[in-house]
Amino acid sequence: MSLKKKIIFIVNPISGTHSKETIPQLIEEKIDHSKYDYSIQRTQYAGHASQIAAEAARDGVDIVVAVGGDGTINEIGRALIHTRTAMGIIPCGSGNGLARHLNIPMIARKALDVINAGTVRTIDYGIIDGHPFFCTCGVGFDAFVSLKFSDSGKRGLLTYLENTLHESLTYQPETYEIENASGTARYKAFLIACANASQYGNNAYIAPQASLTDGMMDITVLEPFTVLDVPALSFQLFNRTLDQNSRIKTMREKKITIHRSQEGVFHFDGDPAQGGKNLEVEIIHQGLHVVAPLKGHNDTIPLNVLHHITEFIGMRPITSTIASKHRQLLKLNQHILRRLAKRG
Ligand SMILES: Nc1ncnc2c1ncn2[C@@H]1O[C@H](COP(=O)(O)OP(=O)(O)OP(=O)(O)O)[C@@H](O)[C@H]1O
Repeated sequence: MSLKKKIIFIVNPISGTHSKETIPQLIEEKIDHSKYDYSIQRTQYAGHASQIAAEAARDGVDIVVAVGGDGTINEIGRALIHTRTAMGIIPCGSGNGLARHLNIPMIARKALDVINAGTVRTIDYGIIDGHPFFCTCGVGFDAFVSLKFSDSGKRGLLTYLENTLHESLTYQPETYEIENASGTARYKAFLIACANASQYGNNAYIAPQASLTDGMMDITVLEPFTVLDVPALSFQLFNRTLDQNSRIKTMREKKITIHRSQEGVFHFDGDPAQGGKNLEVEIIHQGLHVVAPLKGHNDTIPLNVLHHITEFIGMRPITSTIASKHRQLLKLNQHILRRLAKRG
């Protein structure tokens, strides 16, 4: 009997913006053949990754690797929760929130080194209205955006950011009640994000203090804001300091119910779904094994904000003095605000 571990790579060919054509060759070159017997499958349709992963878990496969973004991870992760099969990640999505939190390198070759090292950690996951999530879920503006852009195809990240900011200036906040074990609090909110991982992806830290292993979800309520708040909010979103903004309320809970005045959309890991007026959200402690470096993102020193933003909009980090970085950030904010004003 072979002592090698069985590993299946599930490639989502439509995730992210880069071709996945070279992935099989890279795996053949890089994988530790003395440790793993591997196979590769490409998904044919949405939902296929979940089916392949569920079958792999039933067959006792050791590791199923998601070659895609957070949507692919969600499909695979939900099939592997509470099984002995671990999930690996080669980040190939547009946002890659979970991989970034887990400190998995964004370069496929380096992500394969992590798989070869084979360190397994156990993380929490969440459930909103029966849908498992691994990064974030929520209601309000981010759910609205996930619905609006769900079938808009691939577009440049700057255009996406610009469209999102533009929509944000006309979006009407709703009133929600958040119920926990000790009572109910009412908020007028632009969005409510329930976070297992700290970021949406692209290093946009919606819940900077969130941990994947504490058995709790970090809830971020963004209250109504004006155009003048946008520069500070966007700076703090990328600088992992959003929780310091006066428009933000945070709490940490194991289970909540969100009550809203009407049924509508919510999102789980960026995918939209329709739900009722009352949405139960809860965190399940230690439900998924993942192959990842021992230190996650919340154990590391924050990168500077410009690094995050330049990565988000697809430019190379600007290496210059701190003063000039701040000037550039100010310029970026002014540029976005000017373009938004023109469109408004
Ligand atoms: N062969 C396929 N054809 C069409 N859709 C697919 C196929 N395989 C997977 N999908 C769907 O593609 C969606 C997008 O994939 P994924 O989220 O991994 O990429 P992304 O959106 O680029 O990345 P991120 O979520 O990190 O921003 C997933 O929700 C998945 O259900």
